Amino acid sequence: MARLTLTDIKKSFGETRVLKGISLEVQDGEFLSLVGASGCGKSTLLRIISGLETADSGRIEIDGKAVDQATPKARNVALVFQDYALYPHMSVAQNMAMPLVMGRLPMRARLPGAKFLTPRHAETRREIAAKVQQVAEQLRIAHLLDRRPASLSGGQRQRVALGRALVRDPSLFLMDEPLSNLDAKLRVEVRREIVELHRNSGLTFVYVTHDQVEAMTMSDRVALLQEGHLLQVGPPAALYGDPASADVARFIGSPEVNLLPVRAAAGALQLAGQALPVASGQAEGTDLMLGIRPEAIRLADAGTAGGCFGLQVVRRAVEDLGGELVVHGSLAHAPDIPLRLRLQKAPDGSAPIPVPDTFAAEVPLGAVLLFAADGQRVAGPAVMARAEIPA
Ligand SMILES: Nc1ncnc2c1ncn2[C@@H]1O[C@H](COP(=O)(O)OP(=O)(O)OP(=O)(O)O)[C@@H](O)[C@H]1O
Repeated sequence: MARLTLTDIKKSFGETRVLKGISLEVQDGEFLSLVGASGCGKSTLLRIISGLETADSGRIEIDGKAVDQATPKARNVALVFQDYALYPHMSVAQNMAMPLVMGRLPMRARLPGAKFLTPRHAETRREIAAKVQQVAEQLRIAHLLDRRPASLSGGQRQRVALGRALVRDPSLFLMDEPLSNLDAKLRVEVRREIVELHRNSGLTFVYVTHDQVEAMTMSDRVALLQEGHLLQVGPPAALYGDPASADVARFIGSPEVNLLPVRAAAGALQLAGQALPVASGQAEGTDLMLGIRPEAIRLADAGTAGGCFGLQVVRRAVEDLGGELVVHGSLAHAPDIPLRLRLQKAPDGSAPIPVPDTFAAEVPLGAVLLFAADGQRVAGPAVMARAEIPA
């Protein structure tokens, strides 16, 4: 177990500034995901933590001790990549034993058939074999120990790679997109296994992914990176429900959040000429963005309910995802403003109601997010009582 502290980590490659001052604390035993679009610097940060890459400036501490100058081995961190990097000519057992064999046995005692071992080396080899067996059982791959990597499925290979990292009893487990080579179904399965592995091992995990669903479903906390900056760190539900900026709201959640251009005017919010009963507390004429999650918009076939405001929507396309519908539309009075809705089907599998070409929708006032024109969140827009809504 280990606590990891990063302070103002900066890194450039030539003219390209990749990390622009990252400060982050990962608690003992925590599962933290580093998430962000391709090229935002996730892998670079992970490599810096592991010691494979050096930061230009900043400080890395493990359990309060600076490790900036320590070798990857001395940091005792395990790094698992997406491409497994298994040795094809070795068995699963030999692959898993590799880090211990290299670290604890001299050259002459490493080969599987090595003769004339000293009693001490023979004992070390027995200990290594026992550790490999124990980890293989933990990962449910003990029956594969004699096989070569080529004869394994992608998921089994990934488990071998995890096992090879685990045998060293690392204090910190770093993973770089470990599931991206697996098909969608297997990814969900191995995702669960990694979460279980985290729970059972009690180790500190730092997990890199560009897949927000992975980050949201696996982590205690998510750290969202964008162009070398940390946008927000927090529990998945906080990033989703309480995003610090429009960029966070946009990245987390699928289908993407609706961001509608609005203006503070006449004491309310004007959406392309429609007055919405939301008091922003902003100066008259201020341009803002109204964030609405697709699932917060409901069909309003019997008039707009109390505590909601209404929108007229033109349907453009409907995606049937089995249990739910994703409706792509636009505002009836402003066709250039798109709107996405996510509608749950009834338990019997039928759609809630057929989605007509043009329909009335409603949004609970408590579900809206408000952002300034620069994307920063505007604290809690106040919802007006019906009587206060400007005509
Ligand atoms: N060794 C290197 N030399 C030069 N540029 C590099 C090097 N390593 C990374 N970069 C650049 O740094 C930027 C960040 O790369 P990094 O791999 O950290 O991003 P990432 O967020 O992990 O992306 P992905 O999800 O695609 O793996 C990219 O523009 C990349 O081209």
